[in-house]
Parts: sequence; C-alpha cells; structure tokens
Amino acid sequence: MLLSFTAMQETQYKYLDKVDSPDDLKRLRAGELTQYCAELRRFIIAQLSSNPGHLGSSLGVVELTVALHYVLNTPDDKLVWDVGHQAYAHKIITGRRDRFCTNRKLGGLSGFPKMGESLYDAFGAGHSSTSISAALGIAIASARRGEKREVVAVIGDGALTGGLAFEGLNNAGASNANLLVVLNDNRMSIDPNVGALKEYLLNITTSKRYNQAKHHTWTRLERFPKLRRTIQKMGNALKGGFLQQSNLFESLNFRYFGPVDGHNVEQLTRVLKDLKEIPGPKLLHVLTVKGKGYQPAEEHQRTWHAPGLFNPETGERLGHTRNGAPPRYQDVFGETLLELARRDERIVGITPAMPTGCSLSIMMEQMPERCFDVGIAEGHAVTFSAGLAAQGLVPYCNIYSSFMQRAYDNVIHDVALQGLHVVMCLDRAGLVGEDGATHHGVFDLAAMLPVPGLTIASPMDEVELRNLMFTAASGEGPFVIRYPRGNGVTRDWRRPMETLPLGRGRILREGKDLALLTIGPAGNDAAWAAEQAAGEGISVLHADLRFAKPLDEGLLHRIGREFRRVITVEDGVVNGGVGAAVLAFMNRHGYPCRITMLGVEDRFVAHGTVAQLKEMCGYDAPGILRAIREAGAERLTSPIDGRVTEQADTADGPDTDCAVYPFRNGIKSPGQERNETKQD
Ligand SMILES: Cc1ncc(C[n+]2csc(CCOP(=O)(O)OP(=O)(O)O)c2C)c(N)n1
Ligand SMILES: CC(=O)[C@@H](O)[C@H](O)COP(=O)(O)O
Ligand SMILES: [Mg+2]
Repeated sequence: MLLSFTAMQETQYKYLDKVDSPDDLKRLRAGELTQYCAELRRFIIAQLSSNPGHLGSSLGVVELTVALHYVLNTPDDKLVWDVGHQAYAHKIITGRRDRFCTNRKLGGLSGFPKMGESLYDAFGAGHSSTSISAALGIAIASARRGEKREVVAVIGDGALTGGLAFEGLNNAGASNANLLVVLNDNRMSIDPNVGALKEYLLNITTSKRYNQAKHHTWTRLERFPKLRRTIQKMGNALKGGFLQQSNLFESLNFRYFGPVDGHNVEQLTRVLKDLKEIPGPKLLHVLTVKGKGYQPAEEHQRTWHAPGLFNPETGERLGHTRNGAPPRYQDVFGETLLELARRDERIVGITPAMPTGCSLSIMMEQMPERCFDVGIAEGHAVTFSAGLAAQGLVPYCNIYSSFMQRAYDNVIHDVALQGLHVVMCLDRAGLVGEDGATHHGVFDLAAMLPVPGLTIASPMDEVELRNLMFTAASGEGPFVIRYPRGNGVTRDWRRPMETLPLGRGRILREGKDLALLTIGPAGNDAAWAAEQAAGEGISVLHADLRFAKPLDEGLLHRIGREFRRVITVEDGVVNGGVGAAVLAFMNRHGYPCRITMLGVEDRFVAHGTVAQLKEMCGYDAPGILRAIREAGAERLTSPIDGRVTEQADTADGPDTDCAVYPFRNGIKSPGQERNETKQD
C-alpha cells in the first residue's frame, strides 16, 4: 500500500536521528531496518519538497542503499554509484544528513557523489555508465596492493544502455576481480528505458523456468552453506549443467543472481551477505520501482525524476508553470523541429535518452516514426546520425553539451571528416546551475572550434535559434547550434524563419570607445552593460557574433581597424574559446587590439544557481560592465609592440572554495590520502 505523506508523518523519526554513519546503521537489528527505511524515505521527500533534486531515483534505492551499507564495511569496502543522482540515501547514511539541506546549493553538498566531499564517495559521478569501469579499476588496484575489500558498482538499467558500461563488463568478465555489479532495474531511464536490453531484462525477469529453477536451487542450498559454496565454486559446471546458460551476463563470465526484490531490505541484506562469500565478478539483478513509496513519484515517474518544488502533503508541483514567461529554449527547439519536419520529410530527430529533457518529445508525439531515442549512447547517437545523413536524411541530433563530450571522436571521425550534413543541437550549453561541474556545458565551443568543416553557431535568443535551425536545414556540412538551459528572453518568438548568412554577425549598437563582441545569450547581459556604460559616457560598439565558426571576418577587420580595446564574452571556457579565436584573428592580421576575454577561467565550476556562478566567473551583467569601465578608463600601454593582450583578470575567477573542484577545499581524495601516508 502506497504511503501517503501524511501517513508517513505519523512515522516518528525513531531511528533516523540515530544513524550518522554505517557503523550506527549496523547497530540496528535487521528487523529495525524496514522502519529505518520508511523514515529515510520520508526525510528525502520532505527535504526535496523545498530543495529540488533528483527524487524518483533516490526513493527507488532506499532499501538497496541501506542493505549495502549494512552489509559492507564502507568506506574501506568501496561503493561506486552510476550517474549518482540516486545517492541521496547514501549521503544521508554517511554523515551528511545534517548538511543535506545544502544539497546542490552554492557551497553545499554536490548533487552527485564526489570524492572530495566524503571518503564514502568512492568515485565521482554525474555522467552515466562509468561505475563498472571505475569499480573494476578499484578492485584490481586493491588486489595488487594486497588490500582485501568488497567493491560494488550500482548501475541502473538506463545507465546499462551506455556503451561504456559494456566495455566495463567485457573487461571485468575476463578478470578474476572481486567485483559485484548491482543492476538496479526499474524499467526507467529519465523517460521509459529503451532498446533491446530493456526487453532482454524483462524476459529474464519474467522467464518462469529460469527463475524458478534458480530460486529453487538457491533457497534449497540456504540450509547447506558449505555445499552452496562448493556449488557456487563449481561456477560454470552448475550453469552449463543444471541451469542452462541463458543469461547475457553469465556469457560474459559474471555469476548472475536474481532477480530479487529491491524493496525487501532484510532479504537484500541476506543475499548481499552471501555474495560476499563468492569470489570473482558477480551481478545481482535487483528489481525496484522508481519513486517507490511516494504515490505521485510512482505514478508519474518521468516527471518525478526531478520534480522541482512540491507540496509533500498533496504532491502538487509548485512553480513549474511558466505562465506568460518566455519559453524554454528546449521547447522552441522542439516546436521548431516539428515545424521544419512538416516541410521537409528528410528531417529526423535523434536523442540519447533525453526526449523530455530536450523537448524532442514534442516532435516524437506527432511523428514517432521520425524520432529516435537511442538510449544513453551519445557516441552511437552521433554516428547513427552520420549514417542517416550518408543516405540523404537530415538528422537533428540533440545532445546536452556536457553529454556530447562522450561523442567527441564521433563528431570528428564520422561527421566532420566526411563532411556529412548532421545538425548537432547542443542543449544545456554554458553554465547549467545546480547540476554543477559534471553538467556545465562550457567546453563545447573550445572543443568544436578546432574541428575543420564545422559550422558553429549560438543564438542570442529564441528567434535566432529558430533562424539558425532553419538555416541549418538547407546547409550542407555539419552544423552545430549550442544554446543554454532554461527560458529565453522573448515571448514574441513565433515569427517566420529566415535564412541567416553563414559566418555573419550583427552590430547591435554602434560605439567608438571600445568593441564588445558576444556570442549566444551572453549578448543580452552585454546589451544591458553597454547601455549602462553609455550613461557613464563610455561609447561601446556591441556586436553579436552569432557564429563562432566561421567568424565574421569583415566585422573583425572593421573592429581591428577602428578599436584598440576589445572585450569578448562567451558562456564557456576562455581557453581555446571564441575570445581566443578573435585574438588569433587580430594577431594574424596585425591589429594592435588589447583583448579582454570574459568567460570561464581554467578551472571547474561547482554547483549553485546560474546567476551565482556567472557572478563568480565575472561575466554576468555587472561583471561585463566592470570590464567595460576598466577598458574605457584605461590608458593603452604595452611593454612589447603596442599591444597588450591578456585574459580577463582572474581575480574575478570563481576563487571561493565551493566553486573550485573538490580537492582544494581541504578534503583529500582517498588516493591523495594514501599517497601522502606512503611518502611520510
Ligand atoms: C552520459 C550521460 N548521458 C545522459 C545523462 C542523463 N541522465 C541522468 S540519469 C539518466 C537515466 C538513468 O537511468 P538509470 O540508470 O536506469 O537510473 P534511474 O534514474 O532509473 O534510477 C539519464 C539519461 C547522464 N547523466 N549522463
Ligand atoms: C542526473 C542527470 O544527469 C539528469 O537528470 C540531468 O540532471 C538533467 O538535467 P536537466 O534538469 O537540465 O534536464
Ligand atoms: Mg532505471
């Protein structure tokens, strides 16, 4: 029976406050764990109702997490989470309950496991499908150092659709590493899970003969532990003989166990205890329900993956309606792609497991046969798109900017090198906010700029996004359009689309004291700053570059001739970014410009609101105004040849501990810890 939150309120916190570590947890009797799980579940719901995060996946692994920490000897035994969005229970059990209210906030806990945050976080996460590879590395290193420990990777059925997971399975199966992979199978990714693997998991979960035989053997042997250990040691004989080998994981030399009920905490502890006795690579298949124990989250699993603010009593989501606000860039993408697809039957849409996240779902609802959710498989998504283009279709492949990092060689090797007409739409470009360092899409411009043959553009607003998508449809070669998370700036965006001249920017404001060159929505903050500066007597020319590649050379020649001070602004890394490309152009043509580049300095930026993070990085509107004032007031001098070029003053960089990635805030990684003791 689903517990309503009110009913949960009756559950007094009898155990929650007593558990601040796995050692505290182990002091509970096995029979008390169910109650502890109920309290932990209620705490997570209450916390997330006012501090948004990933709810459904964390509710789905409450019992699994408790059982793992009850049986394992963490942090010496290593527990590696895949993606890590489901690790809230893990964080609460491992001493972070009191700080959990700071989850995903500036200076607070990361929303994902992070080695620098806790010794219990055996490996960082955020991007999918890494846990098996990392856990295998930890297991093999432990064995080589003579350190006996359990190493466990917890991976979801969605993350298992990522190729990296299979690279890890393949390698682990050929090793005799003492590794347990726990497959958390809830049939969900963010959207319903997809692919042949999903069907396969469903089959082995429901195939009566296989499971009855396995279960029968398993329970019969419970009474004869020694015999069971012998049989387990018989390994293949058992599988090849009594139980026909009909399991993908066993074919990869993993001993497969399950599927077991992922919400029966006492049975889970028993099974996990037994598995500690079995050496080598093992896989425990656990069946869970995403959003378990909270009715709205169980019934609307896609929405409650990350529901935002909500009323825990009623399950009503708060503040998510955008009444009258400008649309989200993703929705403009989705609606525009549907519009373009109606006019051009060559157009198809591709997403690696983010149909709702990128709003390809809008086209998917109307044209399911022309949309492809390929699972968490970014490299495959790009090369699959290249194949589609090779046969004359026009694929719009939408991948979050930071997830596109997984497909970098696919872009070069399969798309650019062959000059194929693939339109890559990078959503979540720039700083994304609370998801933090793993998810900020700040590397895409610097990564894509060196790739020959790419056209790279970034719209300043929704109208420009539509025009760029329209322009890309009739283009030839590979076209990259990058745009940010969240809302745009105008409600008046449903205008007829027009073809933009490739590589042409646009002057938004004339001026004579200095030139301000922006790309993407950074131009909106810059426009405000230029206006403020005008009121202070500083005359700023502001141009929207629109294209990072090819750059508008005509515009840059004019800037080079007329201005000695140039400021560039991009929502991305400065190293190798658009500002650097402008600097290279000016140097190449001998223009004596001094260029200040605003963007993300050479460090990772942690989590917080986008406004907080942009302010720390020095390229929010006030930061741009500061740069204008400095440039406007400056006397030009140069120690060398009349040109002084340097990056933005790093003093504006994100220099507070919380913004700098983990190892600078005093907590050392386990590896650093060990190496330092070794040196002593
Ligand atoms: C490389 C990469 N691609 C996409 C994502 C976005 N993402 C986060 S969680 C998730 C679904 C994961 O499904 P599963 O592993 O089954 O975990 P569940 O949410 O079901 O617990 C996706 C696609 C990501 N974090 N990393
Ligand atoms: C955990 C994960 O990677 C996704 O859930 C991601 O957080 C989605 O980001 P958006 O909220 O920007 O769609
Ligand atoms: Mg899942």
